[in-house]
Amino acid sequence: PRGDHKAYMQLCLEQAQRSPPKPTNYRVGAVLVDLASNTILATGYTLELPGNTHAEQCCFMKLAEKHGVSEENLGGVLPSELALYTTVEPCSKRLSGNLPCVERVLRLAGSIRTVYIGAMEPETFVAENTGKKMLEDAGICIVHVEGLEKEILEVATAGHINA
Ligand SMILES: Nc1nc(=O)c(N)c(NC[C@H](O)[C@H](O)[C@H](O)COP(=O)(O)O)[nH]1
Ligand SMILES: [Zn+2]
Repeated sequence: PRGDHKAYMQLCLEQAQRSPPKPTNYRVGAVLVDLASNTILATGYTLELPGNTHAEQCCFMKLAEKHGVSEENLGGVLPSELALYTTVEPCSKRLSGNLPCVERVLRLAGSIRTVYIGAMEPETFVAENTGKKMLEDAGICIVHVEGLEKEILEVATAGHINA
């Protein structure tokens, strides 16, 4: 049914479980939903695509490929009412130096209206994830979907030493 946030978050968790465990990141799953039709435009999980990719990034890269545009220009071809679901909040800083997902989401601020988050990012790699405020300042709503946090964090950190 419409707005069944927990079902979409469960789907994100299933995506995250496909991610190969690594000690230097989290296993995250993401789903991009078109609200007008309540249909899934893309799914993604950490490292799904080559290049140390993040789950949210994979959703955008796959959509860009489908539309024959670069990820930077994806905003021009997307419907205007989308929701991004992600098990862990979009990163605001990446130790690899790659573009953080908050920046990737901000590029799509004209389409992504709400980001549903299953868990806030732990402080293992980045002391304070400033993403929530950056997204809200751009007019994007952040909604914490309750109930799967424990499982999400267990999956996310499965590759960590003495996780
Ligand atoms: N939202 C989110 N989706 C992901 O798919 C993922 N792996 C992270 N992880 C955040 C974490 O802060 C970074 O993984 C580390 O900062 C290392 O950075 P790289 O991943 O190597 O670029 N966060
Ligand atoms: Zn990220």
